[in-house]
Amino acid sequence: MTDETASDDTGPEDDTPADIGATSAAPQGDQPTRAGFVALIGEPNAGKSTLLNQMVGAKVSIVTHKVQTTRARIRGIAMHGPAQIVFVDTPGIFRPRRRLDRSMVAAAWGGASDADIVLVLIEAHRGLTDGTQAILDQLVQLGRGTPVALIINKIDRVKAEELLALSQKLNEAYPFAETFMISAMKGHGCQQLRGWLAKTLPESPWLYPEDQIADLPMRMIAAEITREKLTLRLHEEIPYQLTVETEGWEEKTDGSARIEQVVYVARQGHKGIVLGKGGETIKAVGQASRVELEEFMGRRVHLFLQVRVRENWENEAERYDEIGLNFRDGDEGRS
Ligand SMILES: Nc1nc2c(ncn2[C@@H]2O[C@H](COP(=O)(O)OP(=O)(O)OP(=O)(O)O)[C@@H](O)[C@H]2O)c(=O)[nH]1
Repeated sequence: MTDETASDDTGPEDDTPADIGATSAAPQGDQPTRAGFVALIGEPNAGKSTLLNQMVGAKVSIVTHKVQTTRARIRGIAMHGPAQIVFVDTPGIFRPRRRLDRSMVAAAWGGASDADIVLVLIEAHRGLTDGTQAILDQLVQLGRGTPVALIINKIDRVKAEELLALSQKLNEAYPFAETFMISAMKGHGCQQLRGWLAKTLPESPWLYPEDQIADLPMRMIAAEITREKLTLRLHEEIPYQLTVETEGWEEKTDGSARIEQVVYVARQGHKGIVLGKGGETIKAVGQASRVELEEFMGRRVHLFLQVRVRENWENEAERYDEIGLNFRDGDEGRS
């Protein structure tokens, strides 16, 4: 598949939020409903997206073993008895260098400062790193009395006896309201966390219909799924230097969807790498993405990918809108 494959079709784009596959529980008895936002913050690779998907029970945020996979704030919605918990997955917090990095880190802090509860994720086997310490220092400045809980993730990677000392050390570094030891991947400890969140959120009417699981438009989720497949397949720096946009979305009369996406790369040389020999890389990416899209949407998908070189895409405001970031947040001196 080459860059000539996409047509100029500009069919109606699907802006409806993802609303399939949710499991929900109606309010019981005369308990008041509760609802609110729970921000997941932490260093890149801490497992924020994995936890979000585990809590929602569906894959709404992409996960890879590479750092800085999540770019924008992604909301996933979980019901627990009378509580509606809206998780906000944020980009990992690290020292930003590029405009895109600065916008990502600003989105993460924006997510934390708007939240009713903040969860700080750390990796059990890495302990209290400089990066986590910097996050805790900044949280102190955030103040506001928002409950902040510590989530020690990836407990499957360490011995149980190491956890107590780690928990103590972290609680000395910051006055956490609560500490949870979990494995987001395996689900250990997640039920207790869900229960605590449900009772700690403020009394409030639900913020979304009870069967909705994410509030990203389908066309953005579709672009993220393709970006995940590219990230998994490409090596080194290239995944950080590309972006994916859904340009065309057409509902076919047979119930299938025709989706056209553009992969923007920063260099001519990257285009060849993304296409692969005889187009085999982009073809494999397209196939993997289509299979996942079909599973997510529960219907047939025809996916067309095109690769475009846009040297300066990281400095184009329009590209930021498409991935849900604020371009101005990337201005020098703003993060
Ligand atoms: N062993 C183990 N691995 C985990 C666990 N949770 C997440 N991971 C892995 O850690 C890696 C990073 O997970 P993500 O959920 O993408 O991390 P993130 O914090 O969203 O990363 P960024 O998008 O870079 O901010 C992936 O390879 C996950 O499979 C866990 O509980 N145990």
